[in-house]
Amino acid sequence: MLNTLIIGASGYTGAELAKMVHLHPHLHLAGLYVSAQSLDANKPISELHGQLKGIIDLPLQPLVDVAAVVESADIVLLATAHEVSHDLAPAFLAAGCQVFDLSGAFRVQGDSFYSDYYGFEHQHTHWLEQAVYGLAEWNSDAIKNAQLVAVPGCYPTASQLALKPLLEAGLIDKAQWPVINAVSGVSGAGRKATLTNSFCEVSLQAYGIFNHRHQPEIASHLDCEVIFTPHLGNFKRGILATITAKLLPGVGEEQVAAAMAKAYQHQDEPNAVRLLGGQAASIQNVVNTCFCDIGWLLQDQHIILTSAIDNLLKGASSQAIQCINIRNEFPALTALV
Ligand SMILES: NC(=O)C1=CN([C@@H]2O[C@H](COP(=O)(O)OP(=O)(O)OC[C@H]3O[C@@H](n4cnc5c(N)ncnc54)[C@H](OP(=O)(O)O)[C@@H]3O)[C@@H](O)[C@H]2O)C=CC1
Ligand SMILES: CC(=O)N[C@@H](CCC(=O)OP(=O)(O)O)C(=O)O
Repeated sequence: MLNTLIIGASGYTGAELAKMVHLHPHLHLAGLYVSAQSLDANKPISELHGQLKGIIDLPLQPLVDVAAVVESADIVLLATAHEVSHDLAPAFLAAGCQVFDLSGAFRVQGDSFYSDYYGFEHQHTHWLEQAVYGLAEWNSDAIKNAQLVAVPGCYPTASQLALKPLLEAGLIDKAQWPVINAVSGVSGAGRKATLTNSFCEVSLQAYGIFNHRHQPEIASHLDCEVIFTPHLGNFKRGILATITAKLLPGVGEEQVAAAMAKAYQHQDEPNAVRLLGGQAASIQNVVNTCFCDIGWLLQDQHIILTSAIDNLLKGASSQAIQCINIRNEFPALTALV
């Protein structure tokens, strides 16, 4: 059994991770941590997340002494804000732990990316360069050898899983930038209370227009510019991305279907993408699952793709567990289905 710690365990993604680690046949849930000053320190996790009562009643321990905590860990899951992950990851990495970071702190290379989009100068260039991007269906060879996996953001997961097969097959006219409109449930913003997330304030509204940090994350990993507009929806969880792109002349339904099948239909190696063909993806069918559902329709040279995930699962926690499975040569969907 691999001793597994969850840092940021009281948050939404942390609680999902706790459930999956608890169910995992090869992982031992060795500790749940919150910040040293946390108001929730020493409470059982099940006091905050009632569905865990009687299943996981471990306490949320304050993370006071990282050096002492490191001793007991083979695997560390960082379900913490970007700056916190940025500061904590190196200590766990230096001690030889495998680190799976759900934040954006190690996802994108580039000189000014972190100061432009995250508001801090990256201090750990060595680890940023070593980090492997954990888009599980596409990076498994690199994940198998990684010590630090940067799990992709929720919108980037839904967007890239739909577009990447077509780009890799050379079917998209990149001169017309694909347009991604995506709606997220409010849990995408985390558990802490803010006015914009409060029940009476949430409507259906675009935000981050032309400046959301997921645009460069998507564009850099796809190697294709995109227009990306996120929206906040008045529901708890799930993301639906509706993506419009232009196909190259002569590309038709058959090539699109073949590219999707080549990317995701492997009998020998199960993955978390389900292809719907001409059916539109919906949030209802993926919430509380580890799956990304992808549908598509063509009209002349235009294609509209729909891609749905649970932001807390395939958009964060289950993708992290998928990466742990790949890294440690367990079947990829262990503890997820
Ligand atoms: N929510 C989502 O859909 C997605 C989230 N992510 C990313 O995953 C990460 C976690 O997100 P989410 O679960 O939503 O966040 P939450 O705000 O729900 O949880 C954050 C957790 O971090 C803890 N924490 C804060 N500061 C520290 C610290 N210094 N040391 C240890 N623990 C700390 C908090 O507890 P306390 O403050 O009490 O210490 C809490 O447990 C973020 O980086 C987010 O961007 C990625 C994809 C999707
Ligand atoms: C609804 C909502 O607020 N969503 C978050 C994205 C959540 C996510 O993917 O997180 P990362 O910050 O780890 O990339 C946002 O737009 O900032």
